[in-house]
Amino acid sequence: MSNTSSGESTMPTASQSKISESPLFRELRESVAKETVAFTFACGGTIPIVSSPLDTAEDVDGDKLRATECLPIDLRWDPNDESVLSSETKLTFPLEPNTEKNLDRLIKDTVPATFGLGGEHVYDESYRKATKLDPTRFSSTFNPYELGIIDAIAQTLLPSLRHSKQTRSVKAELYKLNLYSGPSGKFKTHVDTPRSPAQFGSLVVCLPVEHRGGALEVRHKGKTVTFDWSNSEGDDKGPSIGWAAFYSDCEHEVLEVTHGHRLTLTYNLFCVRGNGQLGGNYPWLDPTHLPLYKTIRSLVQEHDGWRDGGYLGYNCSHVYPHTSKTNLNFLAPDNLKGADMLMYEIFRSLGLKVSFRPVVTDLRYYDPETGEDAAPVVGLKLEWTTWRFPRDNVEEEYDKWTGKVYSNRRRYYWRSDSESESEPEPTREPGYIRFEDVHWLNNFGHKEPQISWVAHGNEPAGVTTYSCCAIIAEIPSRGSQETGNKTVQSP
Ligand SMILES: O=C(O)CCC(=O)C(=O)O
Ligand SMILES: [Fe+2]
Repeated sequence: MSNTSSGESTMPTASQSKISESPLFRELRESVAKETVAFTFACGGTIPIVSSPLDTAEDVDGDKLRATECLPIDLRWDPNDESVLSSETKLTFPLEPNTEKNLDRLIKDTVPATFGLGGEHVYDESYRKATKLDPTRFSSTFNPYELGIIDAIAQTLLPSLRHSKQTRSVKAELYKLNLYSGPSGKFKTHVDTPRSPAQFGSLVVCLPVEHRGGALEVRHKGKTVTFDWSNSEGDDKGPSIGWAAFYSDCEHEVLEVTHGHRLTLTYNLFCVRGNGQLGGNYPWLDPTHLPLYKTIRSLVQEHDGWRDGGYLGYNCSHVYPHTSKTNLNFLAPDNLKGADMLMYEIFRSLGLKVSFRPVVTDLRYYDPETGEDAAPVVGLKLEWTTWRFPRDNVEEEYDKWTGKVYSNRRRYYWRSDSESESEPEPTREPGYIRFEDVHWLNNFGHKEPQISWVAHGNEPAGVTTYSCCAIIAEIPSRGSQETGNKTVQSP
């Protein structure tokens, strides 16, 4: 295999290239494409509001099961005019008769809702027509934890991974009260700005105020889920709250509100470390029942092309701050979402060693080993890095970044045809992976800034190279599978 530190041949063997041509591998690529689209990226529901708790069903031990209904919700806020009585800055949902005056006051007390554009807060009604209150100006008795909403989100969007050391759970932080009013309240297609690298999603809760239109559409990889909490004519469903949660990188849109007022509370959702396995009831993602698991298992365990081992590579279908250098950096695998966590779990369930790697698909750089522009390339570490020319020896930095180390590297700023001496054999960091040795299960998608090249000189210049985040599984060679002897270490 290609990742010893002795500098032996790294060319894929004939048997390895057979893998990519096999019908099983093709089937797997098709399944991965389907799975990345089909996997849940949003969830939601409605919860009826009742005036007093209904008889809650009991389980066999006489314990009350979780409430599936919500008691009336109080909302209070700070008025613009401090002389207003507190009885006038309060609403109870479902709205009681004769509270139109208070609703009107709430509408007047909200302020125009901006949105982020190029690092600035912009107000533009053709893009977002809404008003808002910051959480310092209002409070409500609504609690998404009590109603099981946060558990449902954790189970659906962020189940704990069997192969992660710790369980993960969801923290919801109240973010805004928003009001979209007819006839033209809306928020055109956008993605929310994560407040920290630990933020994985958003939760929207719609309070029961009469309105038409205003459906929330959430999209991922060409698929759309619609949450419509409007009231249609003659609707006698009774008051309820509607909720929807979705991953931060999903595009979403609030369609035009044609009548009435669409009043929502929004929450930022963060991934936090859990307290461990709670009574064995913690929601686990079990990938072994899925067809994709079986196909990968067959390919890994039955295909004879792995005699010398090799790699399977999967490009994350969601966006992560994978090159972030902050303390709260990308905590892979803790932050994995949707199909990405599924792929990670499948690889780990098969006992494969897994690493998270940056893949730069367009690094224009001469590689003396192959005599080619070395693109694309798999990096050793995810963190964003800066190379300063001429202070840093960029060739050396490049070698370190790829995990290929030349003991006696000749400097190549430009390749000239007259340069014929051969480069010394490189040694390799443990975990060095050549792009060509990976059997890629899907195409490359979102990219994050990975390497900044800063040149000082007569003409100062800066260039940024971008990387995708790949999950790479190492298939050990047949010999080492039998002896359990792993030759490669992932960082
Ligand atoms: O109110 C909604 O349904 C979504 C609002 C939204 O997208 C946002 O506040 O960023
Ligand atoms: Fe949003």
